[in-house]
Amino acid sequence: MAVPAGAAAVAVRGLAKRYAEVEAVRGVDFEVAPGETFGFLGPNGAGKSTTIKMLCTLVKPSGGTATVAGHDVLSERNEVRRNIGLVFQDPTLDLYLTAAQNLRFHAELYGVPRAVVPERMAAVLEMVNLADRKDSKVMTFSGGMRRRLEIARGLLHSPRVLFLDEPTVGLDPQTRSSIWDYIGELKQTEDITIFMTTHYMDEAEYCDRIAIIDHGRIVAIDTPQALKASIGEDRVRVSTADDQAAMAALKQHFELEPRLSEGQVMFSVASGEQFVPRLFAELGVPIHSVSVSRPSLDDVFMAYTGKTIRDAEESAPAGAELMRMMAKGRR
Ligand SMILES: Nc1ncnc2c1ncn2[C@@H]1O[C@H](COP(=O)(O)OP(=O)(O)OP(=O)(O)O)[C@@H](O)[C@H]1O
Repeated sequence: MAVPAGAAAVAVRGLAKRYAEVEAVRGVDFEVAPGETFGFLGPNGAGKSTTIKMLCTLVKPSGGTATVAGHDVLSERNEVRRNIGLVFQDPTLDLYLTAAQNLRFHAELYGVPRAVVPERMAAVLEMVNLADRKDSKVMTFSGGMRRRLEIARGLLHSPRVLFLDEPTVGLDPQTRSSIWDYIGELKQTEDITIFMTTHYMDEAEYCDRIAIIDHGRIVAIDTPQALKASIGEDRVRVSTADDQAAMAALKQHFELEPRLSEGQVMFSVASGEQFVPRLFAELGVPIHSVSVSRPSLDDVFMAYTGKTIRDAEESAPAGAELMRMMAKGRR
């Protein structure tokens, strides 16, 4: 989406971050328009949290520039901080305080004028459906309630841009979908830009635009619909009695490019349904099951990175994961 210069809610040029020998973010460029919900989609360790932390002024970039709500993340840190709300993966609520006390504390920190605090608190608690629990200690809340309270707190000071780092990670599917309902309602009631990270494909579908990030680089950026349309062909997944023989036959006989993923043979082909009868007749290997699907965001990820997001996460080196966890613990 083309955004006039200076009008973007977030504008990033060549942004990079190196931690000793790890190049976490390798020069990314993108803009987010005011009012847009923009998502960073990528496996663990791709550089999503590092990017969000640079935009929130919590980590200093090693290269490039970024502005948030028109302010530079390096030279105007305080202005950036005043204009953003944060909801991170790791909870930062005080469990020994009530919901209302947590919010009041946040309002003080952000200098929300005292006169508007009660009204604003009531509005955000209402929005996340916690008004009747405002005087309960947070330690009595479920995981989903805590996350909703974090979202309420992130919104309390009316930020222009709300950053959500994996807002639903670790939550059950029902709570995940209700968090998305809240985010949807929020877009109706508040004039706000949302920048979020996720490694859930289904959540990326809620975004107006997504950037697919892999090994610190943006490999594709567009609307979910356009990304799916860009790869065109249908996806076929086959379980066979002998996957290696099936792979060889698909390559030699059908001139396709199959790969093994999640215990199945996968390949792309135009008009998948019409291809299936030919597959049964000519593969020469017993087939247990076949499924044909239109491209999903999973397939988009596969097309741009050569692997599924789950495979990418499974192959993440244990050392890097440990460092990431330690880094998060220090936050
Ligand atoms: N403080 C740090 N010190 C050293 N390396 C780090 C630090 N923070 C992140 N990294 C490394 O940078 C890379 C990107 O990590 P980052 O947390 O940004 O990924 P991510 O895409 O957000 O993953 P996740 O979904 O798990 O949060 C990883 O290899 C990670 O180990």
